Amino acid sequence: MHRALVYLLGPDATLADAVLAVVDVGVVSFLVYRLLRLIRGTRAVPILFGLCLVGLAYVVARSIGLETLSWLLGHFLSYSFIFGVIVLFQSDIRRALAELGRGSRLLAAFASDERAAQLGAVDAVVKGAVELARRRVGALVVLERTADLSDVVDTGLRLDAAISPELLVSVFQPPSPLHDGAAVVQNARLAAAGCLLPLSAASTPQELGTRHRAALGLAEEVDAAVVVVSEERGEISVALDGRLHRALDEKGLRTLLHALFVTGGRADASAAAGGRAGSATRTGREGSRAAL
Ligand SMILES: Nc1ncnc2c1ncn2[C@@H]1O[C@H](COP(=O)(O)OP(=O)(O)OP(=O)(O)O)[C@@H](O)[C@H]1O
Repeated sequence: MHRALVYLLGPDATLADAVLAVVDVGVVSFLVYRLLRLIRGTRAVPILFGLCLVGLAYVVARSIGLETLSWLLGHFLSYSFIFGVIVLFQSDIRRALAELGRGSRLLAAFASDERAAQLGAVDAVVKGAVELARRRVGALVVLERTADLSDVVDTGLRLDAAISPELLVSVFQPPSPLHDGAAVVQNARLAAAGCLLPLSAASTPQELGTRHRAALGLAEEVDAAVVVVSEERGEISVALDGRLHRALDEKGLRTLLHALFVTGGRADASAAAGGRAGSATRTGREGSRAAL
């Protein structure tokens, strides 16, 4: 043990140095772990992978003395960090700019267009879900928030259609070829249907099957809101931030989605969800996270 310490930290290493080194490595590992968890399943992963390859090429070019190439790659790396941040946080930046520009007429018009589009999408999802519940037709509708859902969209069939209650009902009504899987709403449009969601590994009430597990699975990983219509019970639920808000009526669903997508306040949304007749089911995984 002492030899290993000497080998790793040098001949003058004390026990305090060893403890410091362990804390150092522990903190860095924890930060890397949190970063990887944060970007898991997002567009940051391929971007990070691409940057690692460019970094590798830069190191090789430097070590064998390719001056021009290493200069080019070095500059590319420093600028791509800035572009990477812009790509990853584009929706937050857009929101912040729209917020900033409330005073300017041009941006205010843009913000009010976006608000009207979101209002229309929320109305379509609410009416569609209520009609599907009345018909006892099962459905899963994912509404994108800040985390990009292009990976989920890629697992289904791209539609990019104007969203309406009628379209949602016809997508989920069997024998439509798209009734299996989830529909995804991006930028107030129906981006795709027949999409595959990750299943939650958490313990859920026995009466909930794979449709609800799939909704929770996505809501545990990203900040999307997932509307679930149960085929068996005709019940409408929303999976959000790893919780399932169950048995929502039309008013409850509308208030929750309105708070998330139209007024845009997370606190409003929690209040809307918490104050409803429907109860929130905390999943096993979330329960243990909260206990930590
Ligand atoms: N990983 C998944 N991604 C997207 N959709 C899924 C996934 N797994 C299951 N589904 C959808 O859920 C349907 C199966 O629902 P199941 O009856 O098992 O769930 P449930 O939660 O009990 O819902 P219900 O109350 O409607 O019966 C599948 O036909 C499919 O449309």
